[in-house]
Amino acid sequence: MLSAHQNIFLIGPMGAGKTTVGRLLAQTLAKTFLDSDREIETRTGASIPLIFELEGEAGFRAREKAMIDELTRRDGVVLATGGGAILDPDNRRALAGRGLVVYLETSVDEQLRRTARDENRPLLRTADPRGRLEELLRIRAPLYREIADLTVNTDGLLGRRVAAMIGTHLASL
Ligand SMILES: Nc1ncnc2c1ncn2[C@@H]1O[C@H](COP(=O)(O)OP(=O)(O)OP(=O)(O)O)[C@@H](O)[C@H]1O
Ligand SMILES: O=C(O)C1=C[C@@H](O)[C@@H](O)[C@H](O)C1
Ligand SMILES: [Mg+2]
Repeated sequence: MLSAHQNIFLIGPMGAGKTTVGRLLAQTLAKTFLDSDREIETRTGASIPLIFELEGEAGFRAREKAMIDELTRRDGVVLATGGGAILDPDNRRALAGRGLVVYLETSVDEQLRRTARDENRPLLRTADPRGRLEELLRIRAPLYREIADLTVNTDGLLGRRVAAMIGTHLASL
């Protein structure tokens, strides 16, 4: 049985549905929903693309690291992380040690479909988004797998269905 204090951390690539599924799952479990990307934007008053422009990816990663450390210390939350949060070993330790980690696995085809109309992801502002997503996944998939307690393939599934599948799994613990 899942305790009220248990944290759920969603990891996975851009377009995996961490934000979408996280919000639904938090409702189902009556937990607080947090999103590290959104929290960074709210506190800085700047969009992620603007942060990348002004401070580079390194600047964004430093902000993300401080945010992951802070948010994973909370209690009873569903936290949607940024797609690259798992790159940092301290972030991986914080996520693995302070909650149950759910990896939303998604094919590059599906990621492309889901992110096509969205300009908010600086790493996809390239002539070859497919190549970029493939390269990111090659580097990151082992890191997602390394800390995942549960992996859900989201291809062809509505966010609602993914949230329900995770809820069912958690109820069986
Ligand atoms: N299971 C799903 N089926 C269909 N569309 C989805 C699904 N999950 C998310 N989407 C859509 O895909 C887009 C991206 O989803 P979302 O923002 O939740 O991804 P994310 O994992 O949080 O990405 P990021 O790492 O960039 O924050 C949204 O427009 C959302 O409505
Ligand atoms: O995959 C990534 O590295 C990113 C994913 C988004 O969630 C944001 O954190 C940002 O656009 C970088
Ligand atoms: Mg998100």
